[in-house]
Amino acid sequence: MEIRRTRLLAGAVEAEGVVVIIDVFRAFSVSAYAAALGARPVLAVAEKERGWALRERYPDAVLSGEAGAWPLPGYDMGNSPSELLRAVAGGLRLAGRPFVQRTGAGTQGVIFSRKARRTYVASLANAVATALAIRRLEPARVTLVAMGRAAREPTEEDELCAEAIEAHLRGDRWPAAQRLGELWATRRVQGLLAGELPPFPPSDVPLCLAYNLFDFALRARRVGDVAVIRPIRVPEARLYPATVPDRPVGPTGRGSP
Ligand SMILES: O=C(O)[C@H](CS(=O)(=O)O)OP(=O)(O)O
Repeated sequence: MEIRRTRLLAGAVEAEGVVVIIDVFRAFSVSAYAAALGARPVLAVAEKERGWALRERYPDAVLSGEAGAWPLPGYDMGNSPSELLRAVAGGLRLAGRPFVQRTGAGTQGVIFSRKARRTYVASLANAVATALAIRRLEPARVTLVAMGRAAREPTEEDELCAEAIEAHLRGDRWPAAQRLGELWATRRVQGLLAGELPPFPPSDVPLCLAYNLFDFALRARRVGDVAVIRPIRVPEARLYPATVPDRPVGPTGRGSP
């Protein structure tokens, strides 16, 4: 199996073979939580207007998305797993409802990776399941695309997720706790925990950095300008450790010591 690592929008456009589009903060973490909560299908679009049109067609659709990290007008929520979980705790029912996503990085990658033979979307929450699902296929070529910030600037978390998936594709041991601890200490993650990007609540950080939380891969099939994303169960993922950040977000938004 040949494994290539690329990044950003150009990397998605050129990606070939089995392609994994990676966005940890926050698009495909949100997809994974939505799928785990029963949303069917998850639909990814590149333009906010396409989301509005999907709601016309599917009035029970739930719309989640951002531009420049800010929630989109006319959408039900931002691109935020904590906002999603809060809404569900408050009575929002997701089971059997389409969940439409539009973001500046992840959903762009899945829509524009048109050379892909087969596409998955991934975050740390389902990195192990994604790798194990692909290993079953014994593909000749896999391309891992780290979408980064706004699909224009590489980010540590997406590169780390690609590293984890590559290790599991090769059958190597991946030191999850150590590598996630190093990620937690980066300027990027500490800045997000400190609330430096206002539309990005610090409570999203631990939800996005929970590793191997879900035992399903998310396969995406493009139908015109919409990607239809559905979970594929990979029970073997449960054989690998799950790692949840052990430094909870405190009242100041900073991780406690
Ligand atoms: O809003 C998001 O989830 C991210 C925030 S950041 O730009 O990565 O800091 O936006 P994205 O669409 O992943 O660029």
